[in-house]
Amino acid sequence: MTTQLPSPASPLRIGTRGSPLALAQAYETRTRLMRAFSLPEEAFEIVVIKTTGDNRAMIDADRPLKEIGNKGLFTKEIEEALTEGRIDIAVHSMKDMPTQQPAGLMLDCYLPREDTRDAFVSVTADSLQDLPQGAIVGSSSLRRRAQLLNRFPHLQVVEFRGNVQTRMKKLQDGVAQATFLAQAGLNRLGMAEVAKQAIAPEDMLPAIAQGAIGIERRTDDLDSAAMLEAIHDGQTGQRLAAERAFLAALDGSCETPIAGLAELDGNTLRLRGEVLRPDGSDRIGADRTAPITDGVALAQAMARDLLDEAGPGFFEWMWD
Ligand SMILES: NCc1[nH]cc(CCC(=O)O)c1CC(=O)O
Repeated sequence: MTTQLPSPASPLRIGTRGSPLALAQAYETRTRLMRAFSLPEEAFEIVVIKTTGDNRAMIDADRPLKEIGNKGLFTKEIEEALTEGRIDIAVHSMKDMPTQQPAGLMLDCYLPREDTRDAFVSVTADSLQDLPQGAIVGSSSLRRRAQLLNRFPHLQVVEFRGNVQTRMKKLQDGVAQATFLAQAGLNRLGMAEVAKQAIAPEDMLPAIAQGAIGIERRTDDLDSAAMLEAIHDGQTGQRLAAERAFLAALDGSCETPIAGLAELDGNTLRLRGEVLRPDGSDRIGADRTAPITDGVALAQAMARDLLDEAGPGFFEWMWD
């Protein structure tokens, strides 16, 4: 089979959200494809798609995102464009992707993963450990809020949203003494220096798939499949397969306090995972290793054991 390569006359249409981070991720994808196939920039077209999430988040700027919508809030319109053939591939933050794709679409291309850690951002403190008794920290992430309340109960957590600039302004104004962002996003935006500290996973286990970019395509589009295969990072794929199997087995989404991180060491995969109550009052976690080839089975077994340990009731809030 010969792959039909895109050209300036027939460019590959790359669908993305319009946020600065989403665009940076789309440009990175384009650059990798240009290098892999010696193609000019004009062989690609970046197609910005506005999602329900973007619209609602703008209108209801002060409402917690979890009240605005759930799974697929930021991906529905992009996946519709892909299904309808208005774009050829779609670039996503894997952290925001449901574990199942709509019929006819698939995700099997991951770029090399960025830093997986959460970043500590503050104008008054150098690290999470430095925050004084009663300090107010801002986060809109259910996971980060639950983890902070669980591990650092002397802190107070308030709702906090907006882009990096908005959040920095809020910190300057004293609304909170610290906030948290994915280090990967800061790095990709060239804003790594905004972080005072990259938080160790022992203190804040990251979200499933944090720091990973995935590229979605139509299952039957074999030209795109062949192109994406050339830029796929196998190790990121193995790590995400385990993390997403863990998430899928817990029936969770990015809206629930679930954290997980898979790391590779030679032929061994280490998976750490945890579930929390939203108020941080309870945490159930595990840390296990297995041969990489058993990563998905390990993740499924770990999720089952955590569910057993949690017992009925622990997850009721999930379906609120
Ligand atoms: N939920 C929003 C989101 N989705 C992906 C990232 C950052 C980039 C990444 O983790 O790949 C962010 C922002 C954040 O958590 O700071």
